[in-house]
Amino acid sequence: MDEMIEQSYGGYKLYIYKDKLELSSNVSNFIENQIVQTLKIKDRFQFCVSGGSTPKSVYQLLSERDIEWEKVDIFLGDERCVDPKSELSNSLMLKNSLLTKYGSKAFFYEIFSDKKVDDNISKNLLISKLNEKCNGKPPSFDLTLLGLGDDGHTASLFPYQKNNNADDFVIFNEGKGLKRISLTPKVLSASSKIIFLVSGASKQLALKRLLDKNESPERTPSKLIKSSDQISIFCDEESSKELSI
Ligand SMILES: O=C(O)[C@H](O)[C@@H](O)[C@H](O)[C@H](O)COP(=O)(O)O
Repeated sequence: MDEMIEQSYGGYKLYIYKDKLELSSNVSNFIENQIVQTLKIKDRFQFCVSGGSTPKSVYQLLSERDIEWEKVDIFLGDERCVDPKSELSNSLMLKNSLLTKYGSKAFFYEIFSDKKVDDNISKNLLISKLNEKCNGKPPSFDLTLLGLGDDGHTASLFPYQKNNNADDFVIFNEGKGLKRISLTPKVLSASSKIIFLVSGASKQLALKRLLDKNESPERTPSKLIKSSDQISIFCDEESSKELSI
């Protein structure tokens, strides 16, 4: 077992690994184990994944695991409204990482495929696919993997955006110069298990704010994600340096 620090902060459980390599390897083991164990009691596994750059190595490692990927349904928690072939597309990032090797057997719902449709159609198609694949109302994933932006955003829930907490399953938002589509806290929080993956010095302040019980969810929208279970935060030492441990 690698060296790791484990600490509880209210509704969060923090796991701190030495560096990004150890973080990625342990998180991929954790996810593999969740899939394997859940498929012993359920026919399919619904997995909500984050975009961004941090999870790419986790996705590459996972794609090499010979597990029952044909029983896994993958959804993105958010997507940038860009051409599906653009290097900014989260779907393209997944197609080049998680959805390769063994992972290519998984079902993946691509929000923006090649054909152009309007926003309402994209939104309604996503909601009907969520309702078809996931149990519950709101639809519930077995596992949701979230990223944390240096400004405290998660999925595409950006600071001070008024519709972050809309009473809906899917919203459109603006963030970091791009239009985006995102699942809402209502859906993300309904997940059976929620984990954040955080790495690097640029995330120090955002991580500190996420764990601060007095921090406002308007400034740090990642705080809008709640769970009856503890939310796990997997991070590296670099990103945890602002925390008093
Ligand atoms: O589409 C996106 O940008 C995301 O899904 C976003 O919420 C991401 O997870 C964070 O911005 C962290 O991104 P990095 O891993 O690139 O820092």
